[in-house]
Amino acid sequence: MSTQPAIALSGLRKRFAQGGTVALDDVALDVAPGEIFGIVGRSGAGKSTLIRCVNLLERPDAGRITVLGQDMLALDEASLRAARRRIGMVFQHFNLHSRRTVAENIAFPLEVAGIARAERQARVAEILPLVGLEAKRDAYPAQLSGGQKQRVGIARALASRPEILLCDEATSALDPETTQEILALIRDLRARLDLTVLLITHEMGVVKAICDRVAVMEAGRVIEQGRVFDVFTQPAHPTTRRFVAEVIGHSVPAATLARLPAPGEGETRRLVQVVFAGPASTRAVVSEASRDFGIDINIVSGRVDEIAGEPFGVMALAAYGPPERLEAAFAWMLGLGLTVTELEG
Ligand SMILES: Nc1ncnc2c1ncn2[C@@H]1O[C@H](COP(=O)(O)OP(=O)(O)OP(=O)(O)O)[C@@H](O)[C@H]1O
Repeated sequence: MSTQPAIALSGLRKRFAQGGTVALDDVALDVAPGEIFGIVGRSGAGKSTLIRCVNLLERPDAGRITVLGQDMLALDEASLRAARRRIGMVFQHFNLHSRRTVAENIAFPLEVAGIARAERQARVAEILPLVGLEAKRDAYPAQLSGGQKQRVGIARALASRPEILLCDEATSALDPETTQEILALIRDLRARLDLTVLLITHEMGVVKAICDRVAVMEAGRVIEQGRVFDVFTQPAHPTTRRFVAEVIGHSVPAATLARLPAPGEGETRRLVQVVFAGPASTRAVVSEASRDFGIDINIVSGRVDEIAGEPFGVMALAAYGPPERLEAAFAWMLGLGLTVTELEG
């Protein structure tokens, strides 16, 4: 793998209108060749603006954008058109021409680029099987399911044989099952075509399913970034913790909480989520803590999950004992590299 990033962004700033919202506030990130990099954030965080800066659909007020070694902001019109052919883009609402067939939709960007008919047909024939749409070649968008429409959107993005694929909420209009199919397709295409993928999403589930690394955005800034496994098992920022909780979280149901024993005389009860990952994941943490700190631990719930084949455990624990012993036990767990998050109070 080359050490030069496929996409390198630095110091990106964008404000819409004088005195208006700051959509990007000093954003920097690098995407390595061949990786699937996710940008996650709530609505208005700046994700769309950021991804649209990569192919200059949006121009930043300041910063640097280097794509496949080219300084995008220094290109003249013709070079920019050529650079954009190396960057495919997939949209949330597919953006298909309703009066064009599947094959014609896929060929459309090639037509715009002035590529001859025979070559266009050859490319369409090459791409259709990659996205599993040979049988739908002559169908119109209205005859397709949402998942099939997005397959056309992906095929169209691949028509110019790009090295980079930008996905702008590509699965947000799809049901959960179709979302998984499309994500699997993107992962498969990345491997087959040696693509680098940058995607934006508001769903941490999408990140968990296919991304290698992730950046979390809030109010125009990247507040945290790293390997997906690390961000899921050791989220540092409160916003990231909330995102992660949507996927692996343990909000303990009120009825379960109500059934938990009340703390005894001189004791308190602390309800925490512990994420086990890395070297400490095989230690008998619950029994060690209970024995060495003289506290009682009630396992409220627990499960093992994995990201890209790396396992981790998530447990909700109700711990009972004198406050200072509980504090010491949690500090010991943190010291082992476990992530301990308070679930109530
Ligand atoms: N063309 C525009 N004109 C004015 N303001 C804009 C424009 N595009 C985006 N904004 C503003 O910039 C901020 C970031 O928007 P952006 O669309 O990048 O966020 P997002 O994270 O992609 O959210 P969403 O998922 O809702 O699109 C928001 O406050 C938005 O209102």
